[in-house]
Amino acid sequence: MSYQHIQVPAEGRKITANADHTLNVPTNPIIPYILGDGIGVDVTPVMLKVVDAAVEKAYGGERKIHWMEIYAGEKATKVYGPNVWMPDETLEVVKDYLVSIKGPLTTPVGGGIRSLNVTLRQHLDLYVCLRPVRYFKGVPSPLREPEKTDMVVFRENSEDIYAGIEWQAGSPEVGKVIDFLTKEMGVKKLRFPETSALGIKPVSREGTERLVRQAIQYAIDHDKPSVTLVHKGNIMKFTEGAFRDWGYALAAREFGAELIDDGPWMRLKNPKTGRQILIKDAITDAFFLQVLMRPAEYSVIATLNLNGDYISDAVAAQVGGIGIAPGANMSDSVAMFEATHGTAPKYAGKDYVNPGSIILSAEMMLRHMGWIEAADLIIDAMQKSVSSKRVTYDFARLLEGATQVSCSGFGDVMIENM
Ligand SMILES: NC(=O)C1=CN([C@@H]2O[C@H](COP(=O)(O)OP(=O)(O)OC[C@H]3O[C@@H](n4cnc5c(N)ncnc54)[C@H](OP(=O)(O)O)[C@@H]3O)[C@@H](O)[C@H]2O)C=CC1
Ligand SMILES: O=C(O)CCC(=O)C(=O)O
Ligand SMILES: [Mg+2]
Repeated sequence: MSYQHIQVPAEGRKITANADHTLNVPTNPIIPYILGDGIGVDVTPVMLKVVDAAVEKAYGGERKIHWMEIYAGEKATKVYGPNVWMPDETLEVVKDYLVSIKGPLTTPVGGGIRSLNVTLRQHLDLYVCLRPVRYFKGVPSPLREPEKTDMVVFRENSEDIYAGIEWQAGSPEVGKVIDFLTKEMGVKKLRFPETSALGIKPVSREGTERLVRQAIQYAIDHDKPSVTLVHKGNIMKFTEGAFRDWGYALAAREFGAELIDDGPWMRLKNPKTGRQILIKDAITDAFFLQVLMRPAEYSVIATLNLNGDYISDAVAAQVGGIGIAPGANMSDSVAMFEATHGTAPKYAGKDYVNPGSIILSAEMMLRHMGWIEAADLIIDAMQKSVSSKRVTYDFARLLEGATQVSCSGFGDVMIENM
């Protein structure tokens, strides 16, 4: 297959999938990557170097990734033309090659293009945004006992805010919707109808069930003690409240969970370990308080899109910040790993920021591919590098006795520590 601007590496083979979605990973996989805007130019090349070093160290030349650059964001406009932010062939390749990784992409606030991150997630139906939050010993944290934060956030990634159904205040479209609401639906509570913008928040049973199913399965596979459904169902009863109810119903129907006392909390026996998994729920505002005060009580979190966006940044802060928070966007067949932070434009091109987020996202990618030895080397090198206190500015400013290194310098420290 040839593309307009994407150069397929001369060597290397595609990762393929079986009918049950398990992967066939060759020893020389081609992995597409998006450099990213802003600090993408800093962190992504460092990630490529660190991953290559880990793979070389783990497999002594018997395995090797063949990286293939694909384009999105500002770089796409340079390669394809002024208004091409997300080329069709980028979307095709991400779907076809099954496993890929990306740097951050800029989204303007208010007007301008819609989020390219959202486009990728929506177009490929990457319905799980998976964001593990773990503590590396020695990382500066605002908490006294940061090691008690050990969570995995399953953020619904296809509906709620990502459906993007909004009408601008004052537009003819919003006028029509307001007319419909007030005249046909009997809505009387629009406080300022003349100047209101409107957004619609779709939350479906199918969308909820597929997300909660993945979260419970993860808890089973990784021997986790609980799954918490986080929602604002006391106020938004038919969307957020239904998320909770559909989640509990699925736990009972598909996993055999049983009510504890009169419910709604449930428990199920992990079929793999025999241990109990608690299925519980929390209302979002109280949840934010509790993860700070009693983080040890939370493990796997399953939540709606907007809640998950806030929660993943907030819990990342508990273990040292967004500079080392990894993530993945996944469907049943396609997985795209990515830095959780944005493009941090003030630091772009300065070789300054922490490359940890995209490196740890690559670690998740290696584990997803079954390259466990290389993934373990990255975790081990991250721990040793942080312990050596040769760290980027974000940690150095909080860590007594630290030596500040650059973005690429931290990559080199990690490679030394493998
Ligand atoms: N998945 C994606 O591609 C995402 C894209 N975005 C987009 O990124 C743009 C900027 O968003 P913004 O809200 O400013 O968020 P950013 O994550 O880009 O930056 C916010 C702050 O986080 C800290 N930070 C971010 N990355 C790192 C890093 N690698 N190492 C250390 N510290 C880091 C910096 O803090 P300090 O100033 O304290 O040093 C930075 O100023 C927007 O266009 C937004 O839409 C946002 C989130 C995700
Ligand atoms: O698409 C964006 O610009 C923001 C995405 C975001 O905040 C996230 O992925 O957590
Ligand atoms: Mg976010």
